Amino acid sequence: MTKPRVLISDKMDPNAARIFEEKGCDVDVITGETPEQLIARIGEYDGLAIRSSTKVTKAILDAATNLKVIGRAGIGVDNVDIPYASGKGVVVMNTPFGNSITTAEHAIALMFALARQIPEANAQTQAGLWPKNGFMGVEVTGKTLGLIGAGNIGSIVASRALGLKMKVVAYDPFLTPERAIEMGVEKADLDTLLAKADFITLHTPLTSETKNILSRENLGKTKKGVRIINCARGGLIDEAALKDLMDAGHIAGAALDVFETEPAKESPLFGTPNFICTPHLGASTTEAQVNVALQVAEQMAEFLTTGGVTNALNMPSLSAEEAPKLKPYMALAERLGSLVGQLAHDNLTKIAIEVEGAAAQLNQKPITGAVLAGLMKQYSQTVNMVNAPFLAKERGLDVREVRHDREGIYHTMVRVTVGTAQGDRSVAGTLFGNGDPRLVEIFGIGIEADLAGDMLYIVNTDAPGFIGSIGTLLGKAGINIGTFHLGRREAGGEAVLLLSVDSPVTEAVLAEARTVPGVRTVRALKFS
Ligand SMILES: NC(=O)C1=CN([C@@H]2O[C@H](COP(=O)(O)OP(=O)(O)OC[C@H]3O[C@@H](n4cnc5c(N)ncnc54)[C@H](O)[C@@H]3O)[C@@H](O)[C@H]2O)C=CC1
Ligand SMILES: O=C(O)CCC(=O)C(=O)O
Repeated sequence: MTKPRVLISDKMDPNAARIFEEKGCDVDVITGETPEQLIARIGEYDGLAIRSSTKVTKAILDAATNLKVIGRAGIGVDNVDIPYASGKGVVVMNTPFGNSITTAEHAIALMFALARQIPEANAQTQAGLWPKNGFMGVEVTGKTLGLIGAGNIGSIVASRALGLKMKVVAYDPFLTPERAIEMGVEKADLDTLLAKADFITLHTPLTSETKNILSRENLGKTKKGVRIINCARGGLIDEAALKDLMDAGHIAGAALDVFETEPAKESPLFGTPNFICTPHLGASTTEAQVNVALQVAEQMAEFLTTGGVTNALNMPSLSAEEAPKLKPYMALAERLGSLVGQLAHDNLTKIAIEVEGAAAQLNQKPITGAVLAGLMKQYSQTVNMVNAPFLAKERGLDVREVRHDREGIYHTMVRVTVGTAQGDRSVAGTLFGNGDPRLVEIFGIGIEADLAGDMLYIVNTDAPGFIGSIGTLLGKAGINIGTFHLGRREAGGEAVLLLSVDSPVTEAVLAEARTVPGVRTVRALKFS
């Protein structure tokens, strides 16, 4: 049997190559190539091991005719086009915990560097200036740290900050009150955090919801003299606004490990007093790099040589026997979870996953895992079926599995009900004979729809002419409708419109749709 071939295309601890070889793979380490060079080479490989420099684009995936697995030695996978990789049947794995402590420590290091202006004091001292009176720092003891994102890294930062006798205020829509108490932090909304924090540190993935979370407007809501740290992803902060507010003296300091454009070889922020930065070094310690290199190589080699799947972001972990039966259910479950996650995600306290008919004869755990992964994908890049139940538990989400013996109107059905501040909200779906997943009910309204790609969700008051108005509005915006699904509680009552569209619905179109008479709710949805 020919050995699987793996390419390591980013600088990685040598342990990775050693493990690949020990586990029966041929490995090449070729770093620093241009995209064109990688495109020319990638067709030879079964596996691609990367960190953050290699951008796995559609063009690279198109050229990767043998590729079976991409392994990210690290957490963030925003440099991989996961939907496209999934479409090509390429498994994408990461190492969700290997560099968390190291990155949290970098955030704390930057916080101290800001509080005591260490980089500038060091530079001036070594320049022979002995600037004893030029620097007046601040203590962190007793200060409030605003934590945006309280996942793996955020919670480690919180524990370190509490050890430094700081108060920690956390904003994370997925943080339950119970988990906040367990972490010893105060759960707050974003505005409260912005108003209270002396230091703000970001630990979210970059998603459509977190992009620009520290926008010009939000930066303007911060306390005068705030110091800001970003060791998560560029794009979370409006860099131009940060510069303006630092120049205006409102923001006392900022430390960025990550930039909107990387490598950041120039930036208006460079040279700004009390601005410090590092070149995406959050994960750069010997310990973290050994951890992630060993883990990624173990996982990828196992997949390539035995088919075992660990920490995949786009594929469930399954035994060979269960896989074919459960596969269509996973797709259905993931989409139902994603739907409730997109429509009813704030302050979720509980979730129930019910199966009936043919679904009740199967192992329910993978179905539950897929629902939770779909739900939490709105908040975390690293969630997958394997770690979703664990993360849900850690965050205090009460997960209930119910198996009904009764026969319902569908031969098989999965129902997902979440507890929200507005009460319980439930969606349900079935499988067609060919295994295609279908939504059959949304928040108590019967509807039949395929959940795929870009969609538009509208709740309205049922009235003649409404559908025409929405069709015209989308047509004017050049958005082509793929499929059209309708449901209503009763004639003239609450109705739901679910459209699949050939291009994403822009904010401007959503805003215009909200002005159409009879509209109650409008949301753009996205499914993988
Ligand atoms: N600078 C570096 O070298 C490194 C950066 N990172 C980055 O750090 C980030 C966090 O990583 P982890 O803690 O492991 O991820 P995680 O998935 O454990 O935690 C992310 C947290 O963000 C929260 N979140 C999602 N949307 C939010 C929103 N709109 N507002 C507030 N919170 C929101 C989630 O609920 C979750 O608790 C990722 O972007 C990762 O790529 C990770 C390692 C190294
Ligand atoms: O590999 C690196 O140095 C970057 C790590 C990172 O950003 C991540 O794991 O998300």
